[in-house]
Amino acid sequence: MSSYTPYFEFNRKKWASLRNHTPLPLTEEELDNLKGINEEISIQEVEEVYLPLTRLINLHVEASQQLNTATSSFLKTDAKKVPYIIGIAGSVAVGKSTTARLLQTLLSRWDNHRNVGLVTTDGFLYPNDLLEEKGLMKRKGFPESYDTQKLINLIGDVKAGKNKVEVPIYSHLKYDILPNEVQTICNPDILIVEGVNVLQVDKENQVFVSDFFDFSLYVDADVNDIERWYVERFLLLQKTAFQSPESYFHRYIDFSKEQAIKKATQIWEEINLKNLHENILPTKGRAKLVLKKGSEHKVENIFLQK
Ligand SMILES: Nc1ncnc2c1ncn2[C@@H]1O[C@H](COP(=O)(O)OP(=O)(O)O)[C@@H](O)[C@H]1O
Ligand SMILES: CC(C)(COP(=O)(O)O)[C@@H](O)C(=O)NCCC(=O)O
Repeated sequence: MSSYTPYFEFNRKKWASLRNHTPLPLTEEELDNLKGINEEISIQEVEEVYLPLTRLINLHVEASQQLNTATSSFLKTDAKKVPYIIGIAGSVAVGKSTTARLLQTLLSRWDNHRNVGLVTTDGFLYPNDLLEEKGLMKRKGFPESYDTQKLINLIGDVKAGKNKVEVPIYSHLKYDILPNEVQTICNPDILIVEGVNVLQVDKENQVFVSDFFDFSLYVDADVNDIERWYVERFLLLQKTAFQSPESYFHRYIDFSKEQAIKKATQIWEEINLKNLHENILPTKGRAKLVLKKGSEHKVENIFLQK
C-alpha cells in the first residue's frame, strides 16, 4: 500500500510544539472572553491547539494579502481588501460553533485582521413552514433543506468586497428562521462560515460554497462521542433554553432524564446521524485541515493538507 499521504500529520504534542517559536500568551481579558464562549473550554486546549492554528491561519492571511497586492500592482490598481474566507464543517454537535467562535476571538487579536465576521449556515435553512410544506422537517440539515443559492450569493458578495451584507438568522430556541431579523456583516478582513454543509458540492450549482474558501476546517470525532455530546447538549438545554415557553422543545421539559435521553437519541439517529453518514462525513477529505477530537472534545490529531 502506498505510504503517500496528502496530509502533514501531527499528534497533539507535535502540533503544540509548533507554538514554541511564537509564544502567544493569552491576556486575562481574552481568557474571560473564551470562558464566555464555552465554560467547558480548557485553556490548555486553547494554548496547545487553537493558538498554533490561528498562527498558521495568520501566516496564510498575510500571504494572501501579499498576493492581492501583487495582483493590484500588475493591474495598476489600488490594492483593495479581499476578505479571507474560512469554512468550518463537521457533524451536528461536534463543536463547530464553539470552534468558530473561538477562532473568531483569537484571530481578531492580530493587527492585520481585527475584523473577523462569523456566519452560520443554519441561517440559510428554509423556514419551517416551507420545510413542512415540502415534507422536509425530518431532513433539517440535509442539502435539500437549505437555500444554497442564497448562501452562495452572500459569500460571493462578501468576497467581491460588498461593504454591507445582511444574513438571515436561525433561532435554535424557536428552531426556525427569525422572519424579521438579520445579522449585518461589514467588509470583514476574515469571514468564518460554519455549518454542516459548507464543504458539500451538488449537481444543481455550478459554483459551490467552498469555491470561495481560502481555508477550511473539518471538526472530526468518533460518532459515538458526537452522539454523547448531542445527548448531553439536549439534556443541558432541557434544563435551560427549553424551559422558555417560546422554545420549540418546550414540550420536553417534564420528560424524565431517561425519556429525554430516549428522545435525543431518536432525533440523533433519525436525522443527524443519517445526515452525517450521507452528506457530511463524505466532505472531510475536502478540508485543508482536520481537527480529530478524542472524548471530552480534546483534539488528539491534526491533519494539514500538503
Ligand atoms: N472545545 C470544547 N470543549 C468543551 N465542550 C465543547 C467544545 N466544543 C463544543 N463543546 C460542547 O459540545 C456541544 C456541541 O458544541 P457546538 O459548538 O454547539 O456544536 P455544533 O455547532 O457542531 O453543533 C455543546 O454542548 C458544547 O458546549
Ligand atoms: C440546524 C442543524 C441542522 C445544524 O446545526 P449546526 O450543527 O450547523 O449548528 C441542526 O442543529 C438541527 O437542528 N438538526 C435537526 C435535528 C435536531 O433537532 O437536532
